[in-house]
Amino acid sequence: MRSIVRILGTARELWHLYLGIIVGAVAIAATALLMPFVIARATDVVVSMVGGKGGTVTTLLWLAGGLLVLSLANSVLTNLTGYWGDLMATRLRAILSRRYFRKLLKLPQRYYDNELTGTIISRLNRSITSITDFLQMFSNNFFPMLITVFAVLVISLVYSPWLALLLIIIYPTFVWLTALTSKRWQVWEHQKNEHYDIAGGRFAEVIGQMRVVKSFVTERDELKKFGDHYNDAVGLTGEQSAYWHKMDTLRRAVLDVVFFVIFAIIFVQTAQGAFSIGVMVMLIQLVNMAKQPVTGMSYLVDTTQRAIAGSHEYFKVMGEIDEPNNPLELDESGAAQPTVEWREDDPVVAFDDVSFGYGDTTELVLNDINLAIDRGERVAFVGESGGGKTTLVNLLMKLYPATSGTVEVHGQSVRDVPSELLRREIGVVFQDASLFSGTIRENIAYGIDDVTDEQLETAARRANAMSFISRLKDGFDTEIGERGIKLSGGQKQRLSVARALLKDAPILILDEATSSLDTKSERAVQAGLDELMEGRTTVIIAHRLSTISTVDRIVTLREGRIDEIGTPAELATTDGIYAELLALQGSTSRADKAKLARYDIVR
Ligand SMILES: Nc1ncnc2c1ncn2[C@@H]1O[C@H](COP(=O)(O)OP(=O)(O)OP(=O)(O)O)[C@@H](O)[C@H]1O
Repeated sequence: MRSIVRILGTARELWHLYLGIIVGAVAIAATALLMPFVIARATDVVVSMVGGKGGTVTTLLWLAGGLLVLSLANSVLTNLTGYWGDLMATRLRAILSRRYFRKLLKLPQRYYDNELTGTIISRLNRSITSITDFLQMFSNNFFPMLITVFAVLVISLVYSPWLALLLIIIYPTFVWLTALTSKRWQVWEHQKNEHYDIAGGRFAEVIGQMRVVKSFVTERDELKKFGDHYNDAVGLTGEQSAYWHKMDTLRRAVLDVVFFVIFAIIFVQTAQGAFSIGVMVMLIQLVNMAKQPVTGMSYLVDTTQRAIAGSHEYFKVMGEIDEPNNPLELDESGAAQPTVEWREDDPVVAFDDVSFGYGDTTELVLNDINLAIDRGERVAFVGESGGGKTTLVNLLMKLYPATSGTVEVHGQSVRDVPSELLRREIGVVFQDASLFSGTIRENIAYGIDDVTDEQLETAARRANAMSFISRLKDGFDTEIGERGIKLSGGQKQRLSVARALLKDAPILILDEATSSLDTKSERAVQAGLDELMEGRTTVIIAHRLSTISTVDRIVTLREGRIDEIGTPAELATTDGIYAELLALQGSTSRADKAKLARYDIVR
């Protein structure tokens, strides 16, 4: 429950809504509680008139009119408070969702290695929906009811201490009994959520890679696995619900016995002359009003438990450690925009005794890497698949911190440079193009404000993309679908080259697209890349011998260590990896082709 209070506390800007809801709930309770008093009075007048002891029809009509006014006021207040409740829930949803997204944007890359996209999304939806559902329900229904219960207790204390005592005992006992049941309930709920998360994670992956699913004809398998998780959740719900309802039946039976005693007291005391008929009618109504929340308690507890579980999940993500110096964190802290003094005379990129492993306990992927890259140099990393080429680039972009040693850019350790400034210096063309849904314009101008049509066209032309963009009916405003699915591999690559051109960063990282491109597309992309590399320091994760042969230096990696560094001409004669690859390039033997494939090299 503390976590829900914590959530309310974190959304302090909604205080006027909280206040409105509290005042509204008190007013709703007051109008509802006044009604039994009016009915009691009317009953006494009717009894008196029937017994010939006075009273008038006018009085009764006035009392009926009073009931009408109270009822109308109650309706208006209920709806007004309900409106505030809805507003509060949606605004809270907006606040929490934005914060969650903001947090995800601040988390280090490492966090995403262990999470599935779909799982993150399903957790976001579940945790925030459960919290806002609870608060909406709480403010719209139970908050007014809880106030009513409290008032009923006070009123019944005035009329009969025994009654009040019984009512006072009921609530904590009922809540305690419910809480006892809830522990086991939570365990089941947690297990169910795990199934939903796994299914949700897989769901998003499958939808995102539908072509793979179709080509391997795994629709049945995927559907079965997905269905199995939901079936398991149904099975768990069966046990969970059966247990819950069994216990609820027992709780309610206890409750019924207590209410039997309460009603018996009211009836007998009235018969003994302690109360008038009117007061008896009033007490019966008040007790019924007090009974309502108890019978609705299982729904309240159910929603509350979900909200508690949801808020735990929420705060678990919120408690993760941020990427240091993330741009959003810097904005939040109100710190001055960071600056850095690049040392122009130092190598553009330097790895100084760098070793790295992805986990604290896992094997090192890179060992003792020493390498300096000068301004304007083109350096190709070559090595076996899984040899650590991408990892080197990850360290350069500070997506992961080096386990030991220093990675430097323009003479500054990346550890000390705010990631925003570092990454502004680096343009990346990813192997898989990595575009977003939206238009071609939005994709080329991604991350850059106020791009003119002229700049856009220049970038597209230099990336060799203008030829196909100009043929499209909507040109730059063509929608390219999720991750650019409506474009060919070569077209996507050229857009990603144009995007990097527009970013105009001095350091370029090129993860070459390989066999996904046909010769014609490859040539078109290569022309764009050549344009992009012009005048920039370029690190290439090389997959083509043609590229490797034109760079200034080749760095070969073997088992996480640098094997050789040299110009293509030097390494062609050293019997190292590059020489081996050169020797293999003309071969048609299957074994040689397999060797090339091991290095992810196409000719
Ligand atoms: N996020 C990660 N978490 C854990 N291990 C990882 C992660 N990324 C890569 N690895 C491991 O690190 C090693 C090096 O991977 P890396 O991606 O750097 O290789 P690569 O040389 O770029 O390979 P390829 O040419 O096939 O892309 C591999 O053994 C891989 O399994």
